Amino acid sequence: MSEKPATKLTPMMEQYFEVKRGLPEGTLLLFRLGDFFELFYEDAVIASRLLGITLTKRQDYPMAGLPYHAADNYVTKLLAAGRKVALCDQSGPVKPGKLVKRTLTRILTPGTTLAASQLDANRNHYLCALAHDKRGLHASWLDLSTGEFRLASDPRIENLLPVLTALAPAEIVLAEGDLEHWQAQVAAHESGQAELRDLVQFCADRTRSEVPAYHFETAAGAKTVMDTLGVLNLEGFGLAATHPALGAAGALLYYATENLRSRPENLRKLQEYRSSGTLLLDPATLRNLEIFSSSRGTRDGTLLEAINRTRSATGARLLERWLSAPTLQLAEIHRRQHLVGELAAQPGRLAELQDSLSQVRDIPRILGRLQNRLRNPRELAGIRDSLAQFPKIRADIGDWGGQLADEYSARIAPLPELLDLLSRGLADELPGDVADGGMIRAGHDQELDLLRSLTSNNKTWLAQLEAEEQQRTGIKSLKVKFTNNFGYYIEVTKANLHLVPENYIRRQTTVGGERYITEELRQKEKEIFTSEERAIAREQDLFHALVSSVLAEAEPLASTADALAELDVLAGWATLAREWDYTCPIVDESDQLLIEEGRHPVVEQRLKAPEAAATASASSSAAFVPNDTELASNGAQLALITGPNMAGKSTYIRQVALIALLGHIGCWVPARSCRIGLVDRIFSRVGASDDLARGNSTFMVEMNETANILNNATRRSLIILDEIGRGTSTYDGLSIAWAVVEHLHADPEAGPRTLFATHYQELTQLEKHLPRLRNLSVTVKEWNDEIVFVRRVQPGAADRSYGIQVARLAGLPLSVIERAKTILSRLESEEAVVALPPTNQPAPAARPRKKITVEAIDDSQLSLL
Ligand SMILES: Nc1ncnc2c1ncn2[C@@H]1O[C@H](COP(=O)(O)OP(=O)(O)OP(=O)(O)O)[C@@H](O)[C@H]1O
Repeated sequence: MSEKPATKLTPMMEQYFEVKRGLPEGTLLLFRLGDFFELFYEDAVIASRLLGITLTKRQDYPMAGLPYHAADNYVTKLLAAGRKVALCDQSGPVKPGKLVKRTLTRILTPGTTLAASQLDANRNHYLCALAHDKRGLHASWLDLSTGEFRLASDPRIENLLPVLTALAPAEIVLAEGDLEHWQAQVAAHESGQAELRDLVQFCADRTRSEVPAYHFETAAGAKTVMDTLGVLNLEGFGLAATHPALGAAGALLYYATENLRSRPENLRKLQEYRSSGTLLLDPATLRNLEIFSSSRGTRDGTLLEAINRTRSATGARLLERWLSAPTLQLAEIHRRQHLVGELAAQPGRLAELQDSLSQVRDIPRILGRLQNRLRNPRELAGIRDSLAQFPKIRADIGDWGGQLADEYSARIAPLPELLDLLSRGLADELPGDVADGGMIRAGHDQELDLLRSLTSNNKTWLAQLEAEEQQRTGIKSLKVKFTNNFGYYIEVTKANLHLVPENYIRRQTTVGGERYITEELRQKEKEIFTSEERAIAREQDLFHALVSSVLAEAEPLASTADALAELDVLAGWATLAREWDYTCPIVDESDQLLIEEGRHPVVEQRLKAPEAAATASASSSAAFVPNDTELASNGAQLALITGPNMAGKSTYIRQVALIALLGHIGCWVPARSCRIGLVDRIFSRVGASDDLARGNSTFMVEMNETANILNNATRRSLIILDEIGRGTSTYDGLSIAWAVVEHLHADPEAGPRTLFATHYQELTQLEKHLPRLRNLSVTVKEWNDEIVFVRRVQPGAADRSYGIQVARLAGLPLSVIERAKTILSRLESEEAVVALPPTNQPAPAARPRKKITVEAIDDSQLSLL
């Protein structure tokens, strides 16, 4: 791109191409020219299209510019469009006729940006490197804005991909050619291609960057990691120097360093993530259960939103992390549950604590920016204002007593000296840019105060000069003025030129008059400039000293921020528990899942929302109807749920999965009582989801997801299946659903806890033959050929499906409803023939409904007659 033209270039364009040559392909170069960032050649064409800015021509090549002060907004848009942007700034003084020195200051990519305006405060922002070899999938991920840095390796892609999907990285780093290689393997149907296909899909959806493969070597990676973290070995992090994901970690650091144009300075540790310690939620389940994103692609209507009562950005991000990797460590689950209980027990104090937490600013991200050379005076004030809250929060927690006081008092460092320094040093009103000056408080530094008083005294002197000169010359309209180009001067209008005294030296003629200077004025101007320049320089030194004092305490600040983020999440859950009457579940090693009066956390809140209550109709009453659940892998393992359309089957099975999930993050749950035996993985196959863009039909997606479940579920898993087999003909679908139920029940002792919602009434007969299968149905009341939804789940199979009644509620024309009833009664009788109305064209022959009965051959094998 941007081919260098054959004609001779100006020195500035030579400079441009010099920088451009060193950039990774596809990077848009923003080149500073005075008050603008300019783009040239193809970059200009792309930017004008993406940003809607005007495309102009300079000599014979395209050019587009954007104002320097608004650059942030434009860069945000380019990153959102998946582009990489290099900033080349002026780094030397501007002198007429001389080429200004320019330096590449940083390369911004979707995964390496740090500016607050380019980050969602409530979301983590990951850059992730991936490698795959015979030993499995290796990954490392990094949130540069907060310094969180992890690595993981797993022999099976499917064990690691779920958590990576939940992290939703903004950008992926791969070794050159890897993706094409994987794609070729998938296309060639090599062994393991099903897993690889998921990996390819995961990568294909995201902004990717490639680096030479040698950056992914383990030994080199280990060295890069140690150099960046400033450690001599990796033992302190519990990592062997041969950990297979160190290559990915090294490649990630190499890439980040390249883009920041210097080493990331805010990384302190590298933590290993192990999928064996986590409840895994595969990508289909994340989507189906609407954990982070609703079916409409919004945050509204998600589990995350429903349980988020955090008051700070750090808390919101921690909640997202906990939810993306629910833990299987009972001790940790119990710890969180207990703390929620302590917090919920004192509502008055809880509200106060949350108030204080809401005033704590985003310390990890502020530190990240300060450490990586993005220094904004207002952010330093963010540290000051946060520090002001620390002592109060610490005292409140101390008074609280219990485990809260034991654990958290010690984790909050009050840092009174730093607070005092920042309070004395920083002004109340702060500029957004260090270059603007004015950030240091008067009285903080004698020298600065003196320089400032010189400047302001001089300015008073100038005002006096104007008055004196007006009097001396008799020119009433005489003015002492200042412009950037010209400095200070005396302006006299044309009509008064004859009154100008001798000592005035003429400098410039303007339309309305003349501009003069005097020796005295020149002298004063020098004094003013010097004192102003010295004041700014002094102020910048003082500011950087304050930054250094903050960075010297980066460690205690960061660990306090971690503790406060936890408190924020837990306090939020305590509020949630009080608001919605949640209960503390017993989470243990049993194989049970017992829920008394469970509710769907999202639907329940939606039904109570004012707009829902206002539109509540007969079919959706405003109050959520709670329901019980009883599952155990060696007892009631498989619940088959039948019931009319719209009765609440899907809601019920999802609510069970969501309650189980909440139990594993330590949150209380919407139920009267609850016991959850640890779940290693939640699987789901819910509703129809088209994947047409990737060439998969609805049925294919459904079967892929079902295959994944049957191949990977263990006795510890929880499975929810909603109407599998619907995407094909009735008998094919029924047969598949049937075989799936049998498979899940095949182990004679125990199997994955399963909820299976279906319209195939025929399956309910299986209860007689599969000892761990239980029929449940969602009841409705029938009244005058109409149905009323009661939303109660009860033992036993549903007798019929009421599809036609529901169709009527949906507003199908009455003639169609009546006709459907006639056809149904014929189909349900033994008669095979459905009479067609005389005017109609011949229609396909309706097939009679086969009577299906079940006969047992042995325990689990059934035959269809
Ligand atoms: N326990 C409940 N209390 C109150 N309202 C509920 C309850 N369960 C479900 N609903 C409401 O009923 C509507 C239909 O529920 P759902 O989609 O679960 O039915 P379904 O039986 O799966 O229907 P279909 O078979 O047509 O897919 C939902 O929009 C939900 O708001």
